[in-house]
Amino acid sequence: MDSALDLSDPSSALDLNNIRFQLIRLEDTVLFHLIERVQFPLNSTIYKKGAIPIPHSKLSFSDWVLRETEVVQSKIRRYQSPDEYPFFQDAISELILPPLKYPKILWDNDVNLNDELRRRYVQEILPAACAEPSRPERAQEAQENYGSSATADVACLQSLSRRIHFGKFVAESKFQQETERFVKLIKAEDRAGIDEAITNQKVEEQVLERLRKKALTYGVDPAFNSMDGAGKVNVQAVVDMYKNVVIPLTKVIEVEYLMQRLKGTKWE
Ligand SMILES: O=C(O)C(=O)C[C@]1(C(=O)O)C=C[C@@H](O)C=C1
Repeated sequence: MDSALDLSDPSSALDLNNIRFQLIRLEDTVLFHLIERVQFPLNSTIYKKGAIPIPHSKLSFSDWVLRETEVVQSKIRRYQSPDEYPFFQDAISELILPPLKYPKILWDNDVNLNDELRRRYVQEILPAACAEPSRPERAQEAQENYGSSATADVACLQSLSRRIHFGKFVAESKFQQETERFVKLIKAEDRAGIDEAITNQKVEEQVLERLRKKALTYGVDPAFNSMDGAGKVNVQAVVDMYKNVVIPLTKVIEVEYLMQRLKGTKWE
């Protein structure tokens, strides 16, 4: 899959400025996918196991669409890329293209927070983003939009997953910048200390502020020059999604990646 971050060049891939630039670009991707999703009602039926019968599967309709997408995409090398992580490990199928060789940038690790991301997307992010008191029609189920909703979910979840797992590159970059400090914290299994060391409050505030502006701007069609009325997306829900889920999960990924960083090194 394409990536603006050059994953074939370790020094560029671990430059914190480049990584943050990529995180900023991903905000646009996440936001546009969410705008696509919220044109449809919440359609909570598609997240309930067994609510829509699927031959040979016990998954909810939305999960089934995601898993089938991963079956196809795994065959065309999506999960070979070090910034892509599957939601369904058992969907990974044999490649039909020759394997790609990425240089080793990240330390070996098994950190994958997609289960938690998917749960929170369904339970927190979507209900808040779809709630629009000024548009009561969005509260109604629309079974004719089940397929479109689940397809949009795949795009939302994959972009969110990519965003949070970028935390591994951030963590590796920070580890290389301050190796001694991190080795001490990791050896002491001081997760709170690691969390503090990777936190940059000012950057987090900038992320939320920028996101609010983007949600306000991208949610209004430039053909209409008024900001009156409801935009295409619930601005506060977008900011809350980053504040409560995206940034915290990125940080958990950074911490858990670092907890595995000394395996097989001289510091172990
Ligand atoms: O930019 C960083 O340094 C990150 O670690 C990423 C991030 C984020 O998720 O946006 C997370 C933790 C930091 O406190 C600031 C920002």
